[in-house]
Amino acid sequence: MGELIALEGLDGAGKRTLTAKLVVELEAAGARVATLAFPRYGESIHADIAAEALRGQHGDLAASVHGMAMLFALDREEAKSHLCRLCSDNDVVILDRYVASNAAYGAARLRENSDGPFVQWIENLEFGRFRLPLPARQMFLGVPVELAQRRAAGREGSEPGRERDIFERDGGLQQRTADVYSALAAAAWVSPWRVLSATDPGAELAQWILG
Ligand SMILES: Cc1cn([C@H]2C[C@H](O)[C@@H](COP(=O)(O)OP(=O)(O)O)O2)c(=O)[nH]c1=O
Repeated sequence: MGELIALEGLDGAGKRTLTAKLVVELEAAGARVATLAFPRYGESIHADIAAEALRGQHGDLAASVHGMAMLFALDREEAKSHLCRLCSDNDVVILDRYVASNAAYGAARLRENSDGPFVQWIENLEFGRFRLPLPARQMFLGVPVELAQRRAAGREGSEPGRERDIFERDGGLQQRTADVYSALAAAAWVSPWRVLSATDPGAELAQWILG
């Protein structure tokens, strides 16, 4: 049975690039690898509504921290059987964002800490009520907030139809989200974490994942 490995980080941190690098390293080490990114835009009505809300549609929906988190959580709940199938067909499943994204962004929006009521609510909702599989390990790709923000802004110009959403435009929110992620990692929230920088050697990371 394969293990779920969650890769977390700010918008523009470089999660997609690192995921691609890890797939190469893990396959070179002989592992069968699958990847899945959340939100599942174009595949989940909940993810699509969340994206529309982040770009100003659906009235005041985006202002509701719990409402937005519920949409992201329902996207994962819908993906549960697909996730379980990926786990049974592979040795490793790398997730580009998972439950900790909801915990970190929501707590940051509410100006709560990693041990506050919002993070507890997410844990109870997603791992308790929805019975989502626990990640075996979690990674936080911790790049400087200004760098991640510059990258996210650059994408807006280079990828057609890709405007920054309200989370990405809010530098204060990105900084607080990074702080919550660091605290979740330090507390080994749900499972062991590793804090990464973009320059970490992929091969060593692949060994940690397989270890
Ligand atoms: C998956 C997920 C994302 N988010 C946030 C992080 C991002 O700021 C935003 C959109 O996700 P993101 O992965 O950044 O998608 P995009 O390709 O549009 O940049 O939603 C949550 O708050 N909770 C979640 O569970």
